Amino acid sequence: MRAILRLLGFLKPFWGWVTLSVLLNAATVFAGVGLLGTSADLIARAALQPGIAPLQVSIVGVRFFGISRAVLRYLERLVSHSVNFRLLAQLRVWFYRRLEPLVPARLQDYRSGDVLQRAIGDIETLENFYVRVIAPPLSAILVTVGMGWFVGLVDWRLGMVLAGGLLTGGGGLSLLAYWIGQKWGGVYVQQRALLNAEMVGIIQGLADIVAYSQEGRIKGDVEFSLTAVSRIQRHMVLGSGLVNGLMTFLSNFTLVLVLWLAIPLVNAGALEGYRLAVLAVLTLASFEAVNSLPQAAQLLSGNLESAKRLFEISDQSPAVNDPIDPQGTPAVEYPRLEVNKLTFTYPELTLPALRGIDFWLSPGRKIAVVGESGAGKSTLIQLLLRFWDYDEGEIRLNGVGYQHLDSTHIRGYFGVVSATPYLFSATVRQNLLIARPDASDEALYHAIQTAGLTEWLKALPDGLESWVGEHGQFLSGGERQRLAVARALLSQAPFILLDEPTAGLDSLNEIQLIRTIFDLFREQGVLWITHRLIEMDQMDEILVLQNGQIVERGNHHRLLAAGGVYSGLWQAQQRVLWNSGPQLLI
Ligand SMILES: Nc1ncnc2c1ncn2[C@@H]1O[C@H](COP(=O)(O)OP(=O)(O)OP(=O)(O)O)[C@@H](O)[C@H]1O
Repeated sequence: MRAILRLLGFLKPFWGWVTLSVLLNAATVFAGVGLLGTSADLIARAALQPGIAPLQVSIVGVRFFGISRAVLRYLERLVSHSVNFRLLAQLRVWFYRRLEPLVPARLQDYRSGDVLQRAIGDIETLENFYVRVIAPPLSAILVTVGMGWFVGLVDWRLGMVLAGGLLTGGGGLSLLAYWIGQKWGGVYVQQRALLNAEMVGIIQGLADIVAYSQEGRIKGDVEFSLTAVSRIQRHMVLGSGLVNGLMTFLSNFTLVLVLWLAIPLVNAGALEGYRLAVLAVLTLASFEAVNSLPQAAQLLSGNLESAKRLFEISDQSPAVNDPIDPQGTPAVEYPRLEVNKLTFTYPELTLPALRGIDFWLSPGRKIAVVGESGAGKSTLIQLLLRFWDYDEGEIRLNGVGYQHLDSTHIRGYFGVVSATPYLFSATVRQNLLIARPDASDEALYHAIQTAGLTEWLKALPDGLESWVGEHGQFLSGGERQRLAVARALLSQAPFILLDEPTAGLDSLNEIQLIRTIFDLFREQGVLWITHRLIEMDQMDEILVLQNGQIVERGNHHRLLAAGGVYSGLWQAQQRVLWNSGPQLLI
């Protein structure tokens, strides 16, 4: 019930249009009833050959209702669909707005195919709710009351029978259909979402599936899920078939009852004989108002399940709440990032991922963060980008604590190059513009040139308009990283966060890229997360992380001389490089 009320809340700006659509729908049914009624009247009376004059009213009626029904139906569809599409657009924007602050912290437990299904499929499912569940029942009430009253003018019992038939069809059968739908509608939405998530995962991992010859097993899994979906669909179709059959039976049964009550009236001379045909046709035509209600009721559980799935995500509170009245950072010549005693524990974990971290960064300063896997290096970047809120300590930008700043404002201070930069399935230009949407062509070419991609761009068929493929698959690993560097350059951010930007590159490419990066970002403050200890003598400070804590810090030479953890890591790496080929030693 809460879900229904919340869904109705989205209709608020459209109530006027919804009312118009209800009235138009009822008027269309009335026009249909009028058309069939006057036609029956015309045919039945014409059979008695009364001459043309007495038939004039019916002839005009047929023309009037025939034309008005078509016009009204057109207007009704126009209004209801326009409300519906505007509503769905509003829902999509609302859902996207709710989704955005939840990335990445709150969405990490969801499969991407599932989120996709919610954003697209579940919202589309709600189309049924607004088109079929809201307006038609209200029109049906108007038609039931109107036709009950009109037929009741002949004899009140006839009115009661017709209204009773319409009520049983629209109300009783809808309840039955809802009961059937309740059993299968929600399960159907869930199963369809599972199938979707599975399919997205399979498509993303298709190359590995083929490489490991797992096509047969995957096909079996998909067939299994598809069978589950079609089994549910079969149950739903059987249910709607049953309800449709009952509706036809009910309309005919109502007709029999009407005739059973009306025939004695004809015999008694209280009703002219030809009016029997009119009554019969009016009865059947009135059912148009309720025919579609059970189907809508059957789909209602699915609609509610879809709504619940949307609300489940939209109701989550973001991992970071921006202040209601955010401050700005003071404009200074040299921006400064300060991290003091920073401590953070991931939800549901007991041990902190970071403990008591201290450092500062300003333009021109370079810091490397090294340490074994799981030490907390990437977590530090996530906190700097305000993806999570920290538990203790403070991060300050130009002296203002993160808790006083808006996340978007904070992120404007950082350019990021990660180990696996995400390239959109779009053109080179679109992939670059994400860092600065208003960048001129000149700025784009400059960024490409400084990132060392000029020759690569020249070789592309359409230059900046060339498509980079899904996840940038038309680019080599090095080209992808350089494109990410070009993005960071375009962002013009004062601080650059490098999260293993050379992962996956061979040693020579790695060292080349790192040198390019340091050269390009010599005026920015750089925080570099790395496993590989290369170019360490260029660093102003090296932080050695272990179990979320800084266990050593200093420059390369001091740390080597200290003979501690860093020195151990360095010696181990030198041995590996020596064994791989002395020319790789740095
Ligand atoms: N989103 C998350 N939710 C829960 N725990 C996480 C999450 N991300 C990381 N962790 C945990 O936090 C700790 C630090 O992880 P982090 O990714 O920061 O390490 P790292 O030093 O960057 O490792 P690597 O070098 O392998 O990337 C690990 O124990 C990890 O399992």
